[in-house]
Amino acid sequence: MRYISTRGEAPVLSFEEAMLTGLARDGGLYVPESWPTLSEAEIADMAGQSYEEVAFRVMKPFIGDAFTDEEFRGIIARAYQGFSHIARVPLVQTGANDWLMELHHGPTLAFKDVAMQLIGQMFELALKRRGERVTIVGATSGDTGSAAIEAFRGLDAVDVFILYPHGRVSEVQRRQMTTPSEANVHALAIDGDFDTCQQLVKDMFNDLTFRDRVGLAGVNSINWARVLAQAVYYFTAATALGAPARTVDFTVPTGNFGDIFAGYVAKRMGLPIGKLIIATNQNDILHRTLESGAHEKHGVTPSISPSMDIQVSSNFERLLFDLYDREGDAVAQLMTELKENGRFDLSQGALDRLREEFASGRVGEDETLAEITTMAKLTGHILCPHTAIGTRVAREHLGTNPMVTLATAHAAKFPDAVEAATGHRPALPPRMADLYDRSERVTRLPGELAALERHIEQNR
Ligand SMILES: Cc1ncc(COP(=O)(O)O)c(C=O)c1O
Ligand SMILES: N[C@@H](CCOP(=O)(O)O)C(=O)O
Repeated sequence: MRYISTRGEAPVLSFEEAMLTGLARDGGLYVPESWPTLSEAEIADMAGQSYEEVAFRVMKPFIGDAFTDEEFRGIIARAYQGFSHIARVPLVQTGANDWLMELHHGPTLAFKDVAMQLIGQMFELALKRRGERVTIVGATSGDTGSAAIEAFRGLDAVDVFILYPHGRVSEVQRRQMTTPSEANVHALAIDGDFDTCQQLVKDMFNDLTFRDRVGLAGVNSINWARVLAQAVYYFTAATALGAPARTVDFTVPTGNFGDIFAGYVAKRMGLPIGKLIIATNQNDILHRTLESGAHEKHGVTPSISPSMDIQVSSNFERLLFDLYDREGDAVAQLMTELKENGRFDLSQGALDRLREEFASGRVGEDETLAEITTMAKLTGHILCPHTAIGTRVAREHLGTNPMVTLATAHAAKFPDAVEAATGHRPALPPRMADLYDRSERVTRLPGELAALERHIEQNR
């Protein structure tokens, strides 16, 4: 399998190269040259298999000869051994035909661990074999950062710098990033919002001299391997609910469009997914795009679901590539319009295709709190605010297919919102019960590229 850029100008790469490269050198995102498909029989045979086995079967067609089968099985086994649930991503029933897929049983209590734990293992093996060192720089609205730090802390071949928006992540998220004491971990509090942090990361990748000098690598969902690892759980959930004989719908709390794009990948591979439903908070660029066809940035408004406080949804570019018949020029043109004018309009053909595959909903702050309260009363499940946005939107789209909502984080990461909704403060799991007592280490920086590059060069 070879990987091409959504903007059509960057070198074509192998899986390992695309993984270690992150952003393409033309500013685009890497995608597979074509979508591999699995037969109905292959999908049916996944029911009842372990998460690790399904992960191997789903990802194998994408990784080529990057790892031997034995190496790849070892990577997968090590990635998920630290998850606190034997099913890794268990399904729990919350209604007659609706389900939650709990993605928060990894070490940092959010769905990011599912991919990041795997990528940590893949980077370690690939870098060891190549005898290389890299500088990972990531942007986070709270969860990617802690998952990346957890996956890469203490590794000799990696320095990891995480940019988070100062004052805009929850205290638990911040402490997960600022309390690890390993010398290769660098938490950076940036003056700005998540979009500022993500733009800085992209600007660093587009500064080719800096990029090559520090050996820049990225573990945001700009990295194809992240999206691929997240496609796996759509297969485990759908086959548990009767796929391929039954079609299953998914509702996904969405910000950077990575998690839901992973569902789109699963569908392209042959998994019978009906609708993929985008659930957004008040930062609703994707919902507005589906409604009107205009993709238009507004400023980011802080919310009680801070991880989704995003207006530039990076992975939407990967979908645009397919919506525009994989023409890199067309995607590059739209991205230039977005950068220069803060908006672009989808063609009617692209909008029709978007609406064939996706639906959407937006949930405001009060409704989010009310949904946490309702779900606690009706089902006994205490949801994080992001997941509550998902269940609320899912309810509006219930049909005859089973509906799975992705539970993207543990309620204890967002205790203030959960306490406001339920009157109870959710406790952290015992293994991180002392999080509030650990000392923090963080550097505050302005949202300026030059200052950031200087800091990284001096501290890696
Ligand atoms: C808890 C949580 N839910 C949902 C999302 C949205 O996921 P995505 O950015 O892949 O759309 C994020 C991060 O983006 C998150 O951290
Ligand atoms: N919500 C994310 C934002 C970054 O998303 P990513 O999937 O592109 O890494 C976060 O928690 O940081």
